[in-house]
Amino acid sequence: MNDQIAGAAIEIRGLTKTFGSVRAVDDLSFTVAPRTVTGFLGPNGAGKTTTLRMLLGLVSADTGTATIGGRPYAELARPNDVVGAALEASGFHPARSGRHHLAIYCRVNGYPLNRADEVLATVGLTSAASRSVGGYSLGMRQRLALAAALLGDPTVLVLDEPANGLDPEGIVWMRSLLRKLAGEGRTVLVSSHVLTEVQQLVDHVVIINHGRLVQQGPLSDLFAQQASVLVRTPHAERLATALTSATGGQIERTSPDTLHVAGMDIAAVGHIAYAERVELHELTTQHSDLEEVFFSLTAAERPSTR
Ligand SMILES: Nc1ncnc2c1ncn2[C@@H]1O[C@H](COP(=O)(O)OP(=O)(O)OP(=O)(O)O)[C@@H](O)[C@H]1O
Repeated sequence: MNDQIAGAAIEIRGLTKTFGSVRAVDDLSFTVAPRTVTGFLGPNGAGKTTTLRMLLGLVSADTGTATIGGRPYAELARPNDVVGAALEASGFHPARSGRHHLAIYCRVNGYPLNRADEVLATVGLTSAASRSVGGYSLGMRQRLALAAALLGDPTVLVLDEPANGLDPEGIVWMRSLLRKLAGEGRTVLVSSHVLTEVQQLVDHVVIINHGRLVQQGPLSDLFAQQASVLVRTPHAERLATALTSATGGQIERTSPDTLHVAGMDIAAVGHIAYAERVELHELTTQHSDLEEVFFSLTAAERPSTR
């Protein structure tokens, strides 16, 4: 790996960008740590692409900073050796082969030509290397875009919708590749709005909506925060009263003998049931998927223009 900036974190601080009356990115701050695969998530128009473009020096910020290893992209000595980016998989000339494309990038950036075959092997395109890209599936073009991003052996990878077009086997493959790259000390940022796919790829998330940070942290913490406890008991009303007075947990009675308790873990609910001598027939943690968590976090956000 290139060690110009070993273990470089991405730091976004107070970043703001306005297009006319639209505040695309609004005082956004977050950190992407090395050794993680971080999902950069938000609905359409949330400001993901604008943020990534500011990070990569393609758009200037109104205020705030976006740095890689403490430096803005424009101040990196050989940025392609530090940051590998795949923002879209559609910019390939259809008549050129995958290998030809990568050979051009090698020449432009001064990399040895054998890097092209190395990264083609990394992304599983060796057997298709000589075929023209016009005949590639979307998934193959995604792999080629990833290969191009890996050419400079970068410390930081920024990938926009990398799972788009991959079949389930391809997603499993990408997950193991991204984890391996992160395990080597790289910083991997993956933007997506397809939450079920990204849930399988990432271990951390940064969620934005209307240009503002909604949540960041390990995926496991997010799920733990959003988990609820299901209780089945013949004494649902008595237990609901005890739970309500003991904590700030939100209790919903979904049937005569069933309660859903948010904001408390299973041990706390079990403890209160035991103290109240309430007989339990079921006590389980209910996990949401990322889509449910995402909608509950972004549902009450304010509109994007002001
Ligand atoms: N060059 C531009 N001129 C005007 N408005 C823009 C420009 N680029 C982005 N916007 C607006 O800024 C907002 C954020 O857009 P952005 O593309 O960053 O969102 P996104 O989260 O990447 O969305 P998507 O998932 O659809 O790609 C949107 O309202 C968009 O219309």
